[in-house]
Amino acid sequence: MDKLDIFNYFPDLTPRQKEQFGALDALYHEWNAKINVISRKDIDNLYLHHVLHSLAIAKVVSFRPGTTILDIGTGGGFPGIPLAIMFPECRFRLIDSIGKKVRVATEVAHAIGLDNTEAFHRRGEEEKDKFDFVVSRAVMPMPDLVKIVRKNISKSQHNALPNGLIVLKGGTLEDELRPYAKIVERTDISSFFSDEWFQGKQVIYLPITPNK
Ligand SMILES: C[S@@+](CC[C@H](N)C(=O)[O-])C[C@H]1O[C@@H](n2cnc3c(N)ncnc32)[C@H](O)[C@@H]1O
Repeated sequence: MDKLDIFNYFPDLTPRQKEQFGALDALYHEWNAKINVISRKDIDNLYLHHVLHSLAIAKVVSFRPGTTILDIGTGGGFPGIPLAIMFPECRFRLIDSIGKKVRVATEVAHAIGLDNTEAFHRRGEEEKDKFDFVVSRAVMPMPDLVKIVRKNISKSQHNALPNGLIVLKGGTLEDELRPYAKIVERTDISSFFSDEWFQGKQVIYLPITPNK
């Protein structure tokens, strides 16, 4: 797959967004050769396994302008960077506990002129600010994530979807989602992206009641 499939799945992209998505290939190849954020075997699947996978969140929620989003454990910028391109009027903070990975996210965001994105070397446990949503991919089991992010969910609501956590996950999730069985919403990514790689992968949304 190449970037053109992304343009087909999201037909309303502006020329600037297309240019930004298009630039990711060379930038991630360049930075991944210096600092490994994507397995070397997988870097040629950048658009399918990393960019489009991140954008599954954009098929589940269309963040209103002004929405603030924290990406915990962003690594080299997933899902934060593709989402920041997709929602230029929202503000994104990308954090990771490994500084050199944050450097890749920072450099890529800078190179494509993403002015709605900041990236910090920081553990989720240390993040003090509040956001409308927290997003994450491949970082930790849901109960651990919920414990860490409850302090970061803002009370004020800007979207039809109540503030909360939106996570990309695959595999058997019954055990880790059992505590939230009554409120969790699970969407099969294969219901909107046809590639076989998305079979069994889901977008998990959990509304979170903020700390008092
Ligand atoms: C498997 S990588 C996934 C990176 C990225 N989300 C992606 O999907 O490509 C997991 C990342 O989570 C980060 N991480 C793990 N625990 C963390 C924590 N408590 N706070 C911030 N980052 C954390 C790790 O440093 C690592 O970069």
